[in-house]
Amino acid sequence: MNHTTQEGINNAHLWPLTTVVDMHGRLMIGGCNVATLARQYGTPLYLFDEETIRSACRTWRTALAACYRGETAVHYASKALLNTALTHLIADEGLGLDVVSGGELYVALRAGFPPQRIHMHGNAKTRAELEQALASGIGQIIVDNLDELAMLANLTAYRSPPQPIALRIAPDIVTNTHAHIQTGHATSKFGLPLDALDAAAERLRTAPGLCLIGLHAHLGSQLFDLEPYAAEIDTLLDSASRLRDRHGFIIQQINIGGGAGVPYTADQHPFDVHALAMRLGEALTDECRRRGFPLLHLVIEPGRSIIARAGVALYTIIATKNLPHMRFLHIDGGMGDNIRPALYGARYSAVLAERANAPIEESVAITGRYCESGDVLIHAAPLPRASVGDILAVPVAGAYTLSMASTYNLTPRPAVVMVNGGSVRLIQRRETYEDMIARDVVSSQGQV
Ligand SMILES: Cc1ncc(COP(=O)(O)O)c(C=O)c1O
Ligand SMILES: N[C@@H](CCCC[NH3+])C(=O)O
Repeated sequence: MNHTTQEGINNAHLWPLTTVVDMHGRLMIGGCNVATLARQYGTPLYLFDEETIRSACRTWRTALAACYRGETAVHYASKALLNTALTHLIADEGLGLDVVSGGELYVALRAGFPPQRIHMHGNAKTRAELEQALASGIGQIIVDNLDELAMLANLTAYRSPPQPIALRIAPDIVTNTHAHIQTGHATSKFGLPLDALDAAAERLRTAPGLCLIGLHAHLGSQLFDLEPYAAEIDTLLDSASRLRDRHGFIIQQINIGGGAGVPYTADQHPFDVHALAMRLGEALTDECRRRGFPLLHLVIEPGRSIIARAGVALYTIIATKNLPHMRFLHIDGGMGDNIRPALYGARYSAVLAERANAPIEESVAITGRYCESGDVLIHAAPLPRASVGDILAVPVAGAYTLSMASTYNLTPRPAVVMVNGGSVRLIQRRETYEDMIARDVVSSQGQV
């Protein structure tokens, strides 16, 4: 295609890297006509652009390696989204994986992800999940609290070689984000309070099956400010010094969690991954020198910033409702596939997939199909005049949408496709009604 037959999309920073609009106004991603895919696979459909995912992985890896002279690793936080195809892609890009449940671990292992590159999180890991993690040869278990530490010490009493672990601390740092996704404050449910570190060290002294190699903290999600990360490194290094000086433990690795924000709407700016890497590299180098450590291994766990921009949600406009000063466009998805607006007041934007750059004619409410008045995907979306049957495309839909999806109202979850270089592949089929009753048990008494 030459330059006279396509143009860039408005607000390109919200869309996958390969997004263009063809001479007929049609949205094209990964060389594919988005509306055609929506009609072919049905809607709601989640479309992912492979190039955008790979590029985000590479940006993180190269930025970190360029800005810090010690060892670095990027672990994708799979709670943002995980499926088999994505696991393969993350493995191929050389990232590690952060899992937070037996389910995420299962999917990763079934997809062949190297267990050594997996870290397991969670504030309420069950005994079964810990046993699953230990049996799989997972690289690291990130211990969240003293009860988990005690259980793990018991489970590994005769283990050789010992299981590598890290301790997650609550660093007592407040961040500027939605209260539901703040995690670094002193009263967070996550992580050891700083004054519990000594008790953890005491417990570890009699845990021969465990080997403490790292310290972890995670401040929260959708963060844009870099300074809290520098404060976090200071607190982590302070804790590492305390473990060394009081208890003789030598920490080798500092894991600063995830949290890098992404823009969801035109008024928000892209996060500068390189600037964060520079700030982290500088802070960690200084703190290691100041406290007499060699350059410790630096790990970071981005989730949203790897996958959010690569994903676009596609819906069909099913019906409209017109009031004197208000117009609703009812779509065939909503809070079942994207709970974020209802849960966090998250804001999104949308375009019509076949009139992508057309002039704006009205402001409409994009309303979901679920039986909740709060099921409003976008309260005021500026759009060209839209009608029943039009395909609506919502960008920045890759993170914490499908991974938090439900079958509320017994509505099947969407299909997922991956596009790349003009071709498309189905990576997760649409859920069926049969899938939804697959777990139902009918006793002989109950049979009709
Ligand atoms: C421990 C941990 N690491 C990483 C992440 C990923 O965060 P984000 O998707 O904001 O990068 C989370 C989620 O907030 C988390 O809880
Ligand atoms: N689910 C949240 C992010 C939570 C991150 C996990 N600790 C969101 O959609 O923004």
